[in-house]
Amino acid sequence: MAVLISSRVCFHPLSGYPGPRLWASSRIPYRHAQISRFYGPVVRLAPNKLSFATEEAWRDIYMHRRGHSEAKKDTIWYMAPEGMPPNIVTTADIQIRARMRRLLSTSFNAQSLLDQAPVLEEYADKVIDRLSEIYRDNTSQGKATVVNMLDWTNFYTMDIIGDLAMGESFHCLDQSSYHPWVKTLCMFFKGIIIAAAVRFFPGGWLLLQALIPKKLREQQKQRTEFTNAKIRQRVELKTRRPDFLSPFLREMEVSPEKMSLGEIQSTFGVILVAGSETTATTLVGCLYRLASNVTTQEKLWSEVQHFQSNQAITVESTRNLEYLDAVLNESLRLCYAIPGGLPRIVPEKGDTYAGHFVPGGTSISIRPHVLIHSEKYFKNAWTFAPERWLPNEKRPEEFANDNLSASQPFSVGPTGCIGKPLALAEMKVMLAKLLWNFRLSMVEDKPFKWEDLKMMMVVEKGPLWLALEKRQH
Ligand code: HEM
Repeated sequence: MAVLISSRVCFHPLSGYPGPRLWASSRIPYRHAQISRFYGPVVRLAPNKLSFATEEAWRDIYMHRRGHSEAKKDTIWYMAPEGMPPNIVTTADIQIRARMRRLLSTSFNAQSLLDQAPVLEEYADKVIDRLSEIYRDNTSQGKATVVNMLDWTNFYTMDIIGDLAMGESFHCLDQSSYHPWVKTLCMFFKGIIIAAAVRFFPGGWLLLQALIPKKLREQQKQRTEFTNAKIRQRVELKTRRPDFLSPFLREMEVSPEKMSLGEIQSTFGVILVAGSETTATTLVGCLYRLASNVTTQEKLWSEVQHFQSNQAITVESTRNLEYLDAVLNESLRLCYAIPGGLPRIVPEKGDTYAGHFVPGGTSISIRPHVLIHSEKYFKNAWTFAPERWLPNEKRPEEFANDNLSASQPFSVGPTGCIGKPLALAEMKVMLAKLLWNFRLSMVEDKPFKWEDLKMMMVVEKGPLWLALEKRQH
């Protein structure tokens, strides 16, 4: 054991990189919020793992670079659900990913977004209708309206993704309650993290099988079975409006050797999560910031108050609202939806990243949490300041030197988020309608602090109780 530890610390090809010795020698789980203050922007987090907190690392690690091979996804972390083939997110095979992205890309082009706009508006209106009903009921009883906005953002994003991806919503908004599939989402991520972590230890997988509570395994299995059954149902329904699945089903019909039902089920299992959890996190983060910053909220209100009616607030009419864009960008920066880093494996011969040579086989990633809180890139980095995102001529002097491209919540390059335009449209229309209809404030005896939330791969969100007050027009 002593030999193994000293060889990892002193003689390993990464031994020249700074980082805590304990981490360099072992796989002991760690928290890394403060480490860059001591070790600088490139830190050795584990025997075979480096983490970067520099803006140029986004390009070097995740984008195409002429004359360089791609650093592929680290398959320890990117794992398809048990018994399922790889999917668009988990595959490390560039050809498979390209094929899946091609099929998905038709659902995210400008024309598709135009077609999807009425769906987004319909669900945003449903949120407003439900909240207005609660407001009316409560005020008629002389009570204040306090609602858990975590629920409403989850309902909104889940219903939309169900509808757009597979032609049927989860009906969370109709029933004002969670669908069982949505309830187990948090367990799903915990399962991925535990499963990845134990793979670093010999015999870990067997141990995991023995240790995971039966109930959790049952829930994971039921999730997969539910998604698979939904897709089988959808395959049988031939005539319906196009959804994300349509191009995949056509491909399966025309070239079954290129696309199997298993691949489709695995891919859509992950799309339902990728397309909802992240958007809900950002919305919760944004609502929390708005409710805690009265001045920002009132500035945003003055931008949306010119709309003549709730119906006039559409995907198109909210596309170019400068201050709304700034609020959203700042929320995306401070409330990162995937804070855990996106690990990649350095190609066999090694390569240079942000000016540092890294040997082949090393797992590398960006540490967004450190990057977005770095004063090198953002003045008063911990402060919620949408003004830093305004166009140059309107940006306050103090933020003139901010390097905004250090914040890449959708990642970049060939594995970057394909759903970004949809996510932005979905969030903007919902936020504008909400602000047009209600004034939001925090509730004293139901505190919420973003910094207190647990963050592993994703953010484990707690209830966000806000007081709503109807705005007068
Ligand atoms: C605020 C909302 C969102 C954020 C912050 C976000 C962020 C990200 C990030 C960081 C990645 C890269 C993951 C990685 O490299 O492992 C990603 C990938 C992906 N996202 Fe999003 N996302 C959002 C919304 C959406 C939506 C609405 C969809 C719609 C279906 C979507 C679909 C996907 C897919 C399919 C991928 C995998 C792309 C690939 O690996 O080729 N995302 N997203």
